[in-house]
Amino acid sequence: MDDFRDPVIRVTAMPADTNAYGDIFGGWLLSLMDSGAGLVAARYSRGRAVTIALDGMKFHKPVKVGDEVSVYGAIRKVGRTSMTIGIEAYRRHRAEEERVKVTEAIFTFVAIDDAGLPRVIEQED
Ligand SMILES: CC(=O)SCCNC(=O)CCNC(=O)[C@H](O)C(C)(C)COP(=O)(O)OP(=O)(O)OC[C@H]1O[C@@H](n2cnc3c(N)ncnc32)[C@H](O)[C@@H]1OP(=O)(O)O
Repeated sequence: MDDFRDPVIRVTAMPADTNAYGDIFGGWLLSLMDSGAGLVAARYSRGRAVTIALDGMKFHKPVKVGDEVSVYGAIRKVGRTSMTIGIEAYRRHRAEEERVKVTEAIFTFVAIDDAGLPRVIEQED
């Protein structure tokens, strides 16, 4: 968790984000995770990057309205044009300290140029 020190996204889960049962909608969380991975990918590749694949998505626990939701992400692997990014989301009751992992997934992003074609990522040392 060392590389998950700071969240890439932190928001409050709101009533508009709920499913038919009153808990937070999985698609909302997935969208947050994709956005978080997109921030990590754009920063690492220093430019445009898009989602090409999503693996190992798991919803561990429900999120409730009013919870603080924090998305953490870190580069796991870098290829010629692609980046593999580990993403985890945590909930925290807004008035308590305990954090609980609610989702995890591995996103693959491809760095693209202005024409939308894969571009080579300059590797960091
Ligand atoms: C449809 C949507 O709106 S989804 C949301 C946003 N995402 C998008 O719009 C992306 C839509 N997809 C695309 O535009 C194209 O697929 C592109 C530009 C991202 C990639 O073009 P492709 O011709 O498919 O790429 P190509 O086959 O050269 O592969 C590019 C890299 O992705 C990797 N890759 C391809 N498919 C996968 C996969 N299923 N899982 C993991 N990595 C993959 C390749 O290994 C390659 O990595 P490397 O260069 O590091 O070795």
